[in-house]
Amino acid sequence: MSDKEPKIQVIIRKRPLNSKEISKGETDILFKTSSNTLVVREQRVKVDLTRYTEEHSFAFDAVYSEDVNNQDLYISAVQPIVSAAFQSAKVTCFAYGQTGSGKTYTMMGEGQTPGLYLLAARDIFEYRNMSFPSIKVSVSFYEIYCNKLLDLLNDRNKLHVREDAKQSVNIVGLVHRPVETVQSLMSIINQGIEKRTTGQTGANDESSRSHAVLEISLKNGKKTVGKLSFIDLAGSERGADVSGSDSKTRVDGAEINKSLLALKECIRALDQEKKHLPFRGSKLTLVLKDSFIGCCRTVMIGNVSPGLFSCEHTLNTLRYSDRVKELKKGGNKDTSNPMMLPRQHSTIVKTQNDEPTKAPSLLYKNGAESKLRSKGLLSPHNNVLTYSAELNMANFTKKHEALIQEIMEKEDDLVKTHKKALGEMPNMYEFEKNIICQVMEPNSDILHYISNVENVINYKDQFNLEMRRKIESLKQALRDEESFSHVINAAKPSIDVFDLEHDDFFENMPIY
Ligand SMILES: Nc1ncnc2c1ncn2[C@@H]1O[C@H](COP(=O)(O)OP(=O)(O)OP(=O)(O)O)[C@@H](O)[C@H]1O
Repeated sequence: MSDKEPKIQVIIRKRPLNSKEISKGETDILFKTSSNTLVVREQRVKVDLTRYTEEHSFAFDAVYSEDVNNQDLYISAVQPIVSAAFQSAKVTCFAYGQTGSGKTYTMMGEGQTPGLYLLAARDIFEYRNMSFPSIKVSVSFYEIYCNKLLDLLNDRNKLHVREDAKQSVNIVGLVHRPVETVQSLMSIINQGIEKRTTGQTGANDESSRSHAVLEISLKNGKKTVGKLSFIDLAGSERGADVSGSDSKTRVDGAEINKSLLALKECIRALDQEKKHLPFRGSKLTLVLKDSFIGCCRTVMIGNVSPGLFSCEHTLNTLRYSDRVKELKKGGNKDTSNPMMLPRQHSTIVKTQNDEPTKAPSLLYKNGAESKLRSKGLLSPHNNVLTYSAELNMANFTKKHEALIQEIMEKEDDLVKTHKKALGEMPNMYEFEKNIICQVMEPNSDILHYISNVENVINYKDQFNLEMRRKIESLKQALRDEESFSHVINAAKPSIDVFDLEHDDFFENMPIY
């Protein structure tokens, strides 16, 4: 394995239009223009209702169109790095993208179509049997759901992450199953997949809200000689979902957003060979720390849906992947939230009859432009939100993220306290039973009994008080989060076509 080989490869995979999309009359808006470029034709409408097409062109290491099957994608993008795992590399393959864009299809396959798990498994055992017979293969499979680690090979048992004195990250209690054949590996993976958390979204009923991490370790004796990780990430649009009606969905969404941001930062840092990796930014990157240091090979697959209705999410996936990739060319202004402040790549604007026209930087409805301008929130030179408005929004989003972190910590703490009390209950029960038995004895000491009962009551009062305080504090944090999310929801459609239905948005927004 040469040092000249790129550590990171960012590739894009477009899936075909499905029958549901075809029956709805959806058109394909993605065009592969060369082996590594993809053009998105976004349909837009101006204030005067003229329709025009905006073309966004992106370049990656490779672009795979809808006619490329899993096998071909595997051979060209993943197989080269699978062999590196036998030369001590940490090999990682991510599938990123919107719900329903083909992440699971790529990783797991479907029906008779094998996915990357199976294709890699075949090669792993072939290499092992041919050239490295002493190497033992083992597998672990877990998911990160709502910031919790759950073991998919052990009934979704909750796992804990610890960093030891040598700063190695360990997942305490994670089951590692030794495997000897491709079939046994696949049967274990299938068991894990059945346990995986799925949820409901508008886009795909089976959509996943969790990151699934499959790790295949290669060991010689006790020494790990190589590791392959396949990560089927949660639907990326869930990270931008701050509009869910319940706070659990929002907290969940914010956590996904945080982990995807941290992942992008870690891959960038890895690519730039930075000494400090921001892997503590999320649980996902923390558990993958090992995969970001030393000898690593990473493939990021950005999965995209071709349909018109998926345009916004497709652009977000391409922009995210582009940020990971573009930094390889050196230097980039980062924005704090890839979901909310998208950066244009290369744009050509065409009218419907393909006549080039001037691109409006932003479109505003119902006199919103003058309202914004009068508030000093719109640049006097063009229709771009002023720096202070963007900065305020970015600060606000940061506060929201901190609040969500606080909610998760409070939730954990409350459950921990409750569990501790439950653990003490059997002793308490025995104690109370004893003092009742004693007081029923002839000539019992009633004062002694009273004192014991008082101790029990005091203990329970203290516990109830502590629980009540924790519950109140968590409820307050949830209420605060609700208010934050209202303000963010009001701002959500604002970055592109600014509909100032919520024109009191910036007025209500706290200044930090
Ligand atoms: N390359 C492809 N060729 C043919 N069909 C595909 C392809 N990619 C995806 N599909 C189909 O699209 C649908 C959605 O794909 P998939 O379940 O893999 O999406 P996903 O991104 O994993 O979504 P989720 O986040 O919900 O897990 C599936 O029915 C799958 O069969």
